[in-house]
This record gives sequence, C-alpha cells and structure tokens, in this order.
Amino acid sequence: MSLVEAAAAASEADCAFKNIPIIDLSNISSPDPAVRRGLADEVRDACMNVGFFYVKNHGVPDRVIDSALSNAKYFFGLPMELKMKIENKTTPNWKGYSPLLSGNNDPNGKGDLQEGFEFGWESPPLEREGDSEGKANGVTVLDGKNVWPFEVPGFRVAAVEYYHALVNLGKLLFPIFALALDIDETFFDDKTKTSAALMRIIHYPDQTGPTDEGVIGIGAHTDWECFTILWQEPNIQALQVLNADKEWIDIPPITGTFVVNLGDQFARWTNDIFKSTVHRVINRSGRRRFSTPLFFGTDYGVRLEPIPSCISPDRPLKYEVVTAGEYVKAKLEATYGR
Ligand SMILES: O=C(O)CCC(=O)C(=O)O
Ligand SMILES: [Fe+2]
Repeated sequence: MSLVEAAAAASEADCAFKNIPIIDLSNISSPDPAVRRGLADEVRDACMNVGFFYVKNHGVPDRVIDSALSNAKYFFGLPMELKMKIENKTTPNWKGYSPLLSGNNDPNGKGDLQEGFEFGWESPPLEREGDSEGKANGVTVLDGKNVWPFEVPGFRVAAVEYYHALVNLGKLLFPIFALALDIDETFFDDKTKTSAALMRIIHYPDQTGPTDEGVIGIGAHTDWECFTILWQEPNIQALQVLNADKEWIDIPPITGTFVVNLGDQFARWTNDIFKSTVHRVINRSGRRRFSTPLFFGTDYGVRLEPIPSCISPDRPLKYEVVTAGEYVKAKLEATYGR
C-alpha cells in the first residue's frame, strides 16, 4: 500500500486514540534492515494516527538529565533581576530566559504560565563558564551564540551535555522516520547537518485554585520543527493531547521514557500524512513542574518541500513551500513578540 493509500485508510477511529504507544528503541542501530523496518512500521503507525509516542531504552543516562535539571532549578530560583539580565527579548536569536506569561503559544490565550530557558547547539569541550563563544554552525539569525547565567557555574556544561545526548538520539530517529516514509534512510542526512535543534528547560508553577481559562502552562499549540523529544518530570500529570474526537487525552510521565511528538515541519514534508498534533499543559498537581523539550528541525536554510510519495491527485499539496528558518522565525516572533 502506498503512503497516500495508507493515510487514507487510517480511519477516524485510529486517530481518536485514548492513549499513546510506547516504542522500544533497543534495536534502533541494528545492522539488520528487517529489524529497522519493523521499528519503522511501528513509528509509521504512531505518526499517521497519533503524532505522539513514548520511547523507552533510548540510551540517555539519568545522570545526564538530573545534572542539567538540578542546575536549571537553581537558575529558576535566582532573583528575577539576575534572570532578566539574559532575557530572550534582549538577544538577537531568542536565546536565554523567558519570564512567566511572556510567551503565548495559543493566539486565543492570554499568555503561558511558565518561565523558560532556551539554548541551541554549541560544541564541547566547553573550556570556560559564562557567555558562550558562539555557534560554529551559525548561518541565520536563529543560530548564533547562547547566553548563560554567570551565577550558576555548572549550568552550561551540564545543559550542553544533555543537549548533545538528545541531539544524538534525534540523529538516530531521522533515518527511522525516513524508512517510515518509504524513502532512503539517508534522506535527512544532508538536511540536518547543523543540528537546528533548540532545547528549552521549562518551569511551570502550580496552578491550583480558581484559574483564568485563558492562562495555562502552555496553551493549545503544535510544535514547529520536525519532532520534539520531551522529558517530563515524574509523577506529575500535566501534558494533554487532542485526539480526532476533540477530547484531551492525558499523557502521563512514564519512568525511563521520553515523549516524542511530531511538529509542523514533518507535517509539511509529508503533506500532513505525519500528524503534528495539538497539545497543551495544565499543571494542577499542587507542585511546580519541570520539563525539557528538544525541538529538532531541518537546517534553517532547507526548503520544506513535500516528499513526492505524499502527494497524489486526491491529496494535493496543502502548504506553501518555505524554508525551515523562515517558518521557525515567524513562529518565534508570533509567540514572543519582537
Ligand atoms: O511541558 C510539556 O510537557 C510540553 C511542552 C511543550 O509542549 C512545548 O514546549 O512545546
Ligand atoms: Fe509543544
């Protein structure tokens, strides 16, 4: 069955999921093509019907996650005037700190009840603390250097180690997504040379008690890149995903997993055969919550041209072709203002 036929056969019922699949990545680097094909088939079902899946046996050590998170928690605990020294609106590339309610992912919302810290690629080894030297890959306004708080000496090293662990995982996932699309496993290699991946560390305060409907942790939105690899704080239910019946489905944290969800760039590459599914966060747990998405896109200069097998007379091209950088930049401007 062709991709377009498979997408047409994916029934409304399949997309009215009540939970999301868990995919085991133990064999992601198997030398046996049949094993990789089996994994790609699982990924393909999840991408066509849900747009979200958990991954287990992903190979990222807990120590790396814990170290980045403990530094980030210390950072978020600093006085506001210190955090605001590296506010994202003062940097040319939206890197740095974003205070509570400064971003708004849902145009119908009044602001996202979260503070965050965002950074992109930089190469280890990191020889000194503080401000970064700049991104070796930089080609567009979205690249360029990261900004780091001088007050938290271990943050940069720990966060960049975590970032690279997730970028390496993402680089293993791209060939599987390509196989799932019946294209060559190397299809994304020359489109992901500079690791156009942004990591965001997010702190959601607790939101119990009467709440303004227009203010939640992150309003209903889709992600902008190809896919997101998300770590969620254990034991706190806050993330929800919208299914085809317009029901919000809880996506609880599962120990030892990341959530992987597709974003708009994959929807554009695949003419919506891969779903970029709407999701949101509401933290009514009674505790503050942390999470870390890594948003992994194609290089900023790459045009998001649909893969030919995703177009047919019955399924004409849905999106205007733009570059990945133009797309992400427009979304950053709309979300954080400029
Ligand atoms: O915090 C989460 O669980 C999800 C965050 C998210 O959806 C985002 O930052 O795009
Ligand atoms: Fe998201």
